[in-house]
Amino acid sequence: MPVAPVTPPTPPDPPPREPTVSLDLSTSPTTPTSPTSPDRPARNARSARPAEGEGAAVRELPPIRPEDHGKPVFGRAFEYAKDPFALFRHQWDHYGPVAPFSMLNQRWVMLLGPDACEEAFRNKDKAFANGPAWTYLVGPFFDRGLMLLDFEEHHMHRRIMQQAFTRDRLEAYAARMHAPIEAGLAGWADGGRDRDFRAYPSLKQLTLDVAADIFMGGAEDTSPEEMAKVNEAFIACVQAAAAVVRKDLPFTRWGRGHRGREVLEDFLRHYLPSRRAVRTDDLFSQLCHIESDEGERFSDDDVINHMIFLMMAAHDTSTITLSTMLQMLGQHPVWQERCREESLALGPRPTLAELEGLESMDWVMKECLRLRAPVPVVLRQVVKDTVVQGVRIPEGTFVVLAPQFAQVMEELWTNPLVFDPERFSPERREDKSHRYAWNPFGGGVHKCLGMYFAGAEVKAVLHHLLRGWEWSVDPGYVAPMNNHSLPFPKDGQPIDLRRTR
Ligand code: HEM
Repeated sequence: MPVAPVTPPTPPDPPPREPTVSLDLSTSPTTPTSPTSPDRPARNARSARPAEGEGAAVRELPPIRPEDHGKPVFGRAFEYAKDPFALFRHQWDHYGPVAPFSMLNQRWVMLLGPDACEEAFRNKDKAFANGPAWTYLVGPFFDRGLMLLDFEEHHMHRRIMQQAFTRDRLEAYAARMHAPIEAGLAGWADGGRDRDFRAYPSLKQLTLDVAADIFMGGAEDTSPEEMAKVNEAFIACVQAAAAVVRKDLPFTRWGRGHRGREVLEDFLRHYLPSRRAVRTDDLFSQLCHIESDEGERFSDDDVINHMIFLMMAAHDTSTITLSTMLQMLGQHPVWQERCREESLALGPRPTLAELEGLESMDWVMKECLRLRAPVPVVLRQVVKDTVVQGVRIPEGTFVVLAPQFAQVMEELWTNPLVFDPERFSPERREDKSHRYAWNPFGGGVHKCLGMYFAGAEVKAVLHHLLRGWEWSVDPGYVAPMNNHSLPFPKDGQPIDLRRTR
């Protein structure tokens, strides 16, 4: 695999490039059969930066330019929320791959481009920690979830948890998904056609129903009203991440997050004895029974903490992936038909291997994850002085890695803002231009453990939809995104949905 550093602009202060990148996903003239351009511009020009060990001088972080301080207290937070792509581009153009900025009264560093992200994800000198950084953002509501653990402790918990995501386990989860998906989709456009169907909230409900079954194994002692309260509690924990007032006070998001966490803990603790007693196919029961090759197992508290984190990690990410795919397939009917033909060639309840064999759907999913990464940035804190791309980052610095930016860099992709799933075909494999050109699931020791689970769920939902429905989206539609935490379409993403069976 060719892995070449991408040439960053020479900091400080080259003139900004115009126009600034902003993701307009409506501009998509390609068709699935568009040939690979023979005269595609050369990418991956070698960096002028001397490689490590070749006597490269270590530089200090550049100062933040006076015009880049943003709003008092909030710093650049609003700019990120308004248009993350524009902020990434601005930072890259003005500072290069290691770009300082201020946010929420803190000085942060943004790592941009595949080489800087690679260094931090690989974390060779163990200078980057997850726990303090993610806790700073999402608060104590996902405390001791796998992503918030570090180093030896993380390694031990991951060793155990990966036993819940083996191939056998994934096959069992995939087989179990079809029934809740069919039940959840049953009411979609039940009058035959819904011209203003809001895809995003409907998908969110659907993925929650699937999770209640696959993750929880059902909730046999909980009434629908109580279940609604559990859902509210879960949402309160997720939304607390975007809180401005970070104190446990009544009527604040933060306060609701604390109350939500208590409800979730009580709910899960109630079911713990029954899930410990019998080993079943759901994730909850699996976490109660699995052990690592060394015989390590999760305590009761571990199971509760991991369940709360896993529900959060799985839910919004899969929902936004699906909603982007519905938008793109609605705007590109040729691709929708191509995916449908492949799905119709399979039975109604395909196995994991059959779902993975849906080639067009696989490329579409990858392309949607590229254009709209459900986790556009990941956070770290530097726990000892380190050097990235020749720039020293002092201990204590909060760092934002922006994999989303590499996924739309002109240096790595042909027409990066155009929907073109065939870029993932074996003949083109543009994602191989750099090991960190495409990494919506992160990298290094914290790489997403639910990656294949997510692939199975997303493809299973799409498979059922393609076999029983058709939909279209105005080709000029641009989703108005809310970027305060994970991105989602503020308008619920309207589609014109028709039943075909
Ligand atoms: C399209 C869907 C998904 C995307 C884009 C996604 C993305 C990510 C990313 C970027 C990370 C790394 C965070 C970091 O480095 O700090 C991560 C971690 C993680 N994800 Fe996912 N995720 C998805 C679905 C899921 C699902 C369905 C599950 C569980 C069933 C899951 C479980 C996890 C876990 C446990 C971690 C922490 C891994 C560790 O720290 O060792 N994810 N995910």
